[in-house]
Amino acid sequence: MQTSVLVWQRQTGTFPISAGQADTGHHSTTPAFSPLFAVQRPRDNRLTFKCNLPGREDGKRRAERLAHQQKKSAKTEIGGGKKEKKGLKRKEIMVKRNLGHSTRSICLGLACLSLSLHLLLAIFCLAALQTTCVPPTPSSSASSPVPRTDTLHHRSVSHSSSSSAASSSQKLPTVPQTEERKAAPSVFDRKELGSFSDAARAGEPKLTGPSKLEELFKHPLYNLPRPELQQDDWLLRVKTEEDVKVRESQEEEREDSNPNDSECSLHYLYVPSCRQSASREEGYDKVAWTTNEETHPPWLRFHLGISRWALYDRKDPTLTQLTHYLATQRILGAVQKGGGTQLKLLLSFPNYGQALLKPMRQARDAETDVNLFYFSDFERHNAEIAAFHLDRLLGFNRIPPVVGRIINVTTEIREVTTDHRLSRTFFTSPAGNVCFYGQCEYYCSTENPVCGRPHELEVSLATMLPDLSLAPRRSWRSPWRRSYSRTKLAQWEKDPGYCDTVKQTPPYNRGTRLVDVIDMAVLDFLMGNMDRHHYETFETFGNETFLLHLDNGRAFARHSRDELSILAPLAQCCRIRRSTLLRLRLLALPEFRLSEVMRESLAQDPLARVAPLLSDPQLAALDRRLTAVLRVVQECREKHNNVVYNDLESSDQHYDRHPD
Ligand SMILES: Nc1ncnc2c1ncn2[C@@H]1O[C@H](COP(=O)(O)OP(=O)(O)OP(=O)(O)O)[C@@H](O)[C@H]1O
Ligand SMILES: [Mn+2]
Repeated sequence: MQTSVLVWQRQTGTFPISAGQADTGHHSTTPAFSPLFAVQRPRDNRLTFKCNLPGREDGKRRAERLAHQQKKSAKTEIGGGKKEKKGLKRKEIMVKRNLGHSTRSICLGLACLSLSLHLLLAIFCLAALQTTCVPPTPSSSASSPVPRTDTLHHRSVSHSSSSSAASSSQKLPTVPQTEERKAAPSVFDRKELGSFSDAARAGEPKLTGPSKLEELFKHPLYNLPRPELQQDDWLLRVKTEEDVKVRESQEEEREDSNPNDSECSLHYLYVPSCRQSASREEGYDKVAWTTNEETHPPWLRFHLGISRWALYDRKDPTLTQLTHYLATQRILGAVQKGGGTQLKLLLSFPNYGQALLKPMRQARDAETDVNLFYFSDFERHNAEIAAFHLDRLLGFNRIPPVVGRIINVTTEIREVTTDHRLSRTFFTSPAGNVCFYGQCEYYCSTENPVCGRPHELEVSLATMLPDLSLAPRRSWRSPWRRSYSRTKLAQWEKDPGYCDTVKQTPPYNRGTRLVDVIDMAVLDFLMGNMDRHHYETFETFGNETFLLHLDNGRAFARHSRDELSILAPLAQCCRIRRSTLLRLRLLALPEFRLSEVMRESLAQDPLARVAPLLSDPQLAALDRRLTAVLRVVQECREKHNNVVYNDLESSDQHYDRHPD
């Protein structure tokens, strides 16, 4: 057996070999490039490929062997009569001559054969190497319908390490950066003009012009001075060791049976002295945070940043870190979340963060059947994501951060869940996809499964608000709630003077509650959400606080129709916050344009790599609906005084000089 050896110098980073094959150390026995065997020499970093050619001899040797055999056979024939000796000698010379001739030609032929075989083999090896080892090109991975989660994860992690500190307040961090983007200057550094929309449409946010989003967020309307916050304007605060000691001694004085336990059961995640008990739970990280803010995980910093007036400050780097956290953290547990009508899961992360998961159930831009009631429609994961971005663009900051992620339903739900009601609904579909349906009121049945491809599933993950035991919330029935009946109309649909009644009814008769509901109606109209039956507030802030815009899963369901009835609170009350109106006007200007800043904002989500989170018709609907809102305001102003509620009195004088 003869072995020929082909050696290539391995050029780190450019030689097309995947890590698992090239970096396994020396003497890999896996015939990865069969019939070649890759052997890495540990010292000189050269990869050697040995081609094994069983049962072959080289031409020279074969010729020698043949000559030897013929010589031998000729010798055995000699030994007859003397007469024959002369003739035989002549024959021998001839044979020798012939042998010499044939040996030379055989040798030559075999040498040629061997050479061409080697050449063929070398060509074959190169071809095999190329097909086996060439990594997928960016375009091929981008066109894949569902990219691998681990790829996203890996890229996100590497991105965050370089960007977390320097992250821009406008940028959400979770965009897994492509190699091109990493090498290029920041999206927001580019000054040259050009069209952004085409690149974003392809899911790869390659910006060629200045960032409209950045410009928008630089505008004074997005940088209004925050009212000075008093201690009771914060939803939560970290209890210091001192606080806990004081509390404990008070409780001991009252001879409470177990003060430590009661304290820890309520506040265990926030109270440093209770950290030990919390970290006992299986699979969770040992809690290492202190009263020092820098030690807090992003979800805790988000909780501690919730104030009376907004869920977050757009410029706080925590927001960036939080969305990155949700998109990349290891999923430790998944259980069904109660409340509401459709399937949703509560995910847990190792450092006690939690997220609300809503799965993808239909194509992002699939229009809901016109004959289906809004309350029967599937919830949409992209609607939850897009609603968060839209709310932020309107300057409200009233939706908990939501991010898209691709999860593995087998390893990240089925294998980690302790919820038997959920786990027993898993099955493999005839197409070989892993599906589940859970238990809930709507669409939790075999006929409506949520399926991976075969394991991978797009989902939205919303940051969970602080536990209700820490921060109780009050749920308010919306005065403009739909009837949720197939036959009856709601009062507001029948009574033109409905708002007058509402205006006299607490809490709408004072403070900002009415304009808060109108803000919410504007948001809902823009995204076509007809399902705002309730809204919530944090109880501790009483009536003087912002409204939480939770549950936006039924938005963005129809782009070809504008549901003007959603604007009823604005049209009937003819009242709007001045800051909201001014921002809406700004977003209608060609310099910004709602659809374009929305496209840019959504391109920051990891799922934008798979496909745009909103389609062009959905984005175009935003601009169209924005014009409709401004038209309704204009009509109001033609008929009424006092349409604009001036919430900017204490702000920039510029706005006082230009009231509307
Ligand atoms: N980010 C969040 N953090 C904490 N609680 C939340 C969050 N989002 C929603 N919830 C709570 O979970 C409940 C159910 O959520 P959601 O309304 O999204 O479910 P749903 O199935 O869409 O409801 P419905 O069918 O009524 O529309 C909400 O009423 C709210 O109290
Ligand atoms: Mn809902």
